[in-house]
Amino acid sequence: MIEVENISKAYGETRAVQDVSLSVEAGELFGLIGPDGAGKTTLFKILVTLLLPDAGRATVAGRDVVKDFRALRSMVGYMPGRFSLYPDLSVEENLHFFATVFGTTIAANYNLIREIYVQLEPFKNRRAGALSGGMKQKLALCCALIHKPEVLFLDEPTTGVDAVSRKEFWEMLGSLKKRGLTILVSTPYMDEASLCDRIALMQTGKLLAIDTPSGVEKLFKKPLFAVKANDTYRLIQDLRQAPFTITCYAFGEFLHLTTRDGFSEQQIAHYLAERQHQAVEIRPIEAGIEDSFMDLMQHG
Ligand SMILES: Nc1ncnc2c1ncn2[C@@H]1O[C@H](COP(=O)(O)OP(=O)(O)OP(=O)(O)O)[C@@H](O)[C@H]1O
Repeated sequence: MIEVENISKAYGETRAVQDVSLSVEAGELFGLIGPDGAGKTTLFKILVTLLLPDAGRATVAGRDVVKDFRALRSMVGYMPGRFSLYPDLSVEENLHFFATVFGTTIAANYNLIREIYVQLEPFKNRRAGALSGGMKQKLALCCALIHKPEVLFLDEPTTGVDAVSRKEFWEMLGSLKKRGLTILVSTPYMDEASLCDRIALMQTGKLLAIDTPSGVEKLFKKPLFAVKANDTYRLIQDLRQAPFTITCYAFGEFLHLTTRDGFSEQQIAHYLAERQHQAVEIRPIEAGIEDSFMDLMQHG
């Protein structure tokens, strides 16, 4: 459904997207994960025909993003990261506006947005600018869907939205996927990666990995331990200086410690006991998606 072949785009000296290739199957919920500035927005804009690539080619629903841009625009739904709504228009007026631009009506495609729009209906006369973050995001999604696209591009739809709305949003994506829509979604939140069928990890314009969430977890090959003690600040300082440590990061109440091969739990415990750490807990753990990402981002 989406084929990207060696796409590159630079802004002057900044190589925003570098030789990126990926393909997304019809009906897939595909996540593009990466920190700010990774090049996600640039890649999205190329795929929705708003920006020309410097090199490479891409097709969406069988249409070339450069040559067939006119036909493609009515086949894709795009929810940009910012500024997609008209703040002075009401909820209903925004939706009506987007429907009209695509030569359709709210009524014609209401079926596709009903589940989401019912939550907005009580506020349909409110200015979009006066909605909460979560409500704005739902309205922007309705606006991106109102012309019944085949492929949906959502650029950081959950950035700046509260945790409950984020969860609801992913549930909505799940039900849109069930209706057969192909969805490409970008996010800087690694915990959202596990909700996708497949993910691509992007950093400074390059793709570091493309796989299923469990496939990405399996890319992590080093010994990994969860470690805790009563003084977390001192613990992280000491572990980072330890001869066995490769990396040590805070993950909730535990630290995740990656070690060189051949070091045991007992050696770590001994090292911490020598430094008078109290209430020490150490256990080997399986890598999660975030561990894999941190490792890939550090070592490429
Ligand atoms: N119009 C532009 N002119 C110059 N540089 C740009 C322009 N747009 C983006 N960049 C730069 O290109 C790189 C990739 O930006 P892009 O917006 O594609 O990344 P992103 O992953 O979407 O991050 P963000 O979450 O910040 O939007 C960044 O270094 C950014 O500063």
